[in-house]
Amino acid sequence: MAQSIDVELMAKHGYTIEQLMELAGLSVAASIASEYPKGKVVLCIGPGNNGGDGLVAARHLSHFGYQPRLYYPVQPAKDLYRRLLLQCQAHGIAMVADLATEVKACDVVVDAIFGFSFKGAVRAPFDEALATLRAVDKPIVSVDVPSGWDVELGNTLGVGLSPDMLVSLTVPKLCAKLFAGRFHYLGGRFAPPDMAKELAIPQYPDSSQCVRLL
Ligand SMILES: NC(=O)C1=CN([C@@H]2O[C@H](COP(=O)(O)OP(=O)(O)OC[C@H]3O[C@@H](n4cnc5c(N)ncnc54)[C@H](OP(=O)(O)O)[C@@H]3O)[C@@H](O)[C@H]2O)[C@H](O)CC1
Ligand SMILES: [K+]
Repeated sequence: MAQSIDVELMAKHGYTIEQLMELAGLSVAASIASEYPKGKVVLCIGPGNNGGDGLVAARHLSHFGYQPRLYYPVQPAKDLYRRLLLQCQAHGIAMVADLATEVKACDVVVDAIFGFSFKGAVRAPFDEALATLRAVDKPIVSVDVPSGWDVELGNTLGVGLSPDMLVSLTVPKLCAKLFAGRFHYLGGRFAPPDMAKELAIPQYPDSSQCVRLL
């Protein structure tokens, strides 16, 4: 379902993954700016497109006056991610290695580790990262799907995160019904009118890149 929307946007409506990721990441940064004061943000970046959204969000957060830092333990050699990382570095966004120490000193944590393609038992080094984040007392903002959750069934493995904010992209995934945090936002404002109608996507206010659902 979630994957088929992306395929339709790209194959049928002419979008590129770069465009979707840019708008997705911008909407994550805009959602954060709607609820959390400017401060230190640690963004945990996974190896797929959910991580790509996080790299984009980091850059926009820096433009918005936040102090982002990246925990990015597995960096695939894909050109798109390499270029997004270069852009972050050009913005002076530091990389951090010790997640447990970093989260103690930050105000908000962004979970851009896994999205809708997560499956099976969590493999290293993300098993340890999720354990660290489960124990953290800072608000966590999850991008699209809380990491460790099945996209439809939720935290069935018991290793998933409990975010304070969830930013669903395009449409909330089925697991969003089980979200128990304070803020549920929708972002990724890219569906053309017919698709928006078919998917019952809520109206975004004016020029906003995000809309609060809960
Ligand atoms: N229109 C939209 O909604 C858009 C959404 N976007 C974002 O893209 C993600 C989905 O991205 P995708 O690349 O398909 O997958 P993920 O980022 O969720 O994860 C895949 C990577 O994670 C690894 N993986 C999977 N399961 C595990 C596990 N149990 N342990 C460790 N690692 C795991 C996987 O590795 P493989 O070796 O299995 O391939 C991948 O490396 C979506 O949720 C949105 O956030 C886009 O930005 C476009 C617009
Ligand atoms: K996530």
